Amino acid sequence: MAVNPLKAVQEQIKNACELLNLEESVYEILKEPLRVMEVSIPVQMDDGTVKVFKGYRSQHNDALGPAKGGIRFHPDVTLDEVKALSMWMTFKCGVVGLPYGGGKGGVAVNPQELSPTELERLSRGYIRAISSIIGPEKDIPAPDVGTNAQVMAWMVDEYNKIVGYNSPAVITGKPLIYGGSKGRVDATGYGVALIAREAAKKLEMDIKNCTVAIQGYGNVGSYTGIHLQRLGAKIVGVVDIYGGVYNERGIDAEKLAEHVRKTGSVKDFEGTTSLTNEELFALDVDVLIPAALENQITEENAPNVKARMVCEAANGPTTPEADRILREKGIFVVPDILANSGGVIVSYFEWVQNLMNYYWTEEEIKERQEIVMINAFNNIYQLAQEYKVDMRTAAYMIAIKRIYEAMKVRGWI
Ligand SMILES: NC(=O)C1=CN([C@@H]2O[C@H](COP(=O)(O)OP(=O)(O)OC[C@H]3O[C@@H](n4cnc5c(N)ncnc54)[C@H](OP(=O)(O)O)[C@@H]3O)[C@@H](O)[C@H]2O)C=CC1
Ligand SMILES: O=C(O)CCC(=O)C(=O)O
Repeated sequence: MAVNPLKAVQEQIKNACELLNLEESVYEILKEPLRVMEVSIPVQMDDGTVKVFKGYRSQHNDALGPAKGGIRFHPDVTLDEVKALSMWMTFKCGVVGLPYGGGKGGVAVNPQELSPTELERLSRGYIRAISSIIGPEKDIPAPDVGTNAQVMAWMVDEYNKIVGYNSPAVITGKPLIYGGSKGRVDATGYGVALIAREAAKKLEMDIKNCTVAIQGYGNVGSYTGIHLQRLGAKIVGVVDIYGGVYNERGIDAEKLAEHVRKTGSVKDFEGTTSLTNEELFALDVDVLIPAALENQITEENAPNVKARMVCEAANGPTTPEADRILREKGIFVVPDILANSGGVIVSYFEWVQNLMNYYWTEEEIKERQEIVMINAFNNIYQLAQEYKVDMRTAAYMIAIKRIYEAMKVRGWI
């Protein structure tokens, strides 16, 4: 049965609040977003008819700074999902030490069914609908599943028309020519690869000798594969919604990304045999990377996982029950709020560059991203050892402590 992601994140917050011995009011504040907006977006379709799409923006908590988080275009988007995703953003920004709170947005739509002009009208309509609650000092959206740099460019352009001036820092993940940052497009996958490398060291493995399976080969999955391959790891299995591919001798991650660009799926990539989702999770690999959606590792398939490490590139890919099963099996789980934080870290760099109107090189971005992520990994690992808890609990403890201290000095509690 599908787990409501909102319930899953509430359980994670409660657990960390109890371990930190925080007063009940902290959980009461953190268990729901401070603000949510639900909008209806009428869009003129190419055939002249009008369709109305449901959209949301959730701002979970802004104690540490303006809300920050992506916009998802996917048919299964719901208010509870967007709320949960905004909550994970708060803890992600908190655990890596960014001066942001958490936000997230979404529209219930399958973008693949829209023409480019319909997609543009929907993107602009969504921004018009939520324009009063976003802004460089309020809430800064970015890409997530089903959106990309082009969609961000339309959205910024629409926002600029509304406010009447150029405001690139309102949204990150933009194309380079329009105020984007070097290194943002592959930032999330690059970060997942760095964290998998660090975690491998703790398990006394060398990433160079590791085999890897990846679920999802969109932005995050593909760049994770490409960067892990550059670190010397061997990608042996990959699946997306249309099918999967396997080769025990290794799959070229760059060529596979090219194949996906051309055909829309990993399916039928040369030199591979086919693989199902369930087979992927049960592969005898060193590293398993869920890089698709929530609720993918469940109590049904967790008992079959043979990987030594699960590095969560997607948000919320492991249900709480599956998490317990993986723990009992001694599998090292690197939580989403650390593993996929590279995206928001480089988004933060993009925002800083937009505000000062001065741009860094790709080397500077990658170097700074690595410092932030390795530092966060080490802090979490150390706390996990100290409290004898898993990495997820330690990550929440660090994030919640920071947010708690900010709420305290601001007089909220
Ligand atoms: N983009 C970013 O910077 C960040 C993204 N994330 C998270 O990473 C995850 C992936 O996002 P992103 O790569 O941007 O999204 P994309 O839309 O680029 O890619 C999603 C991928 O997942 C696949 N997929 C979707 N559902 C399933 C399924 N049930 N089984 C197998 N594969 C599936 C899709 O297949 P297909 O293409 O065939 O539909 C696609 O390959 C999400 O959880 C997102 O929230 C986290 C941090 C930052
Ligand atoms: O880049 C960002 O601001 C947010 C990315 C995002 O949505 C996420 O980390 O889940």
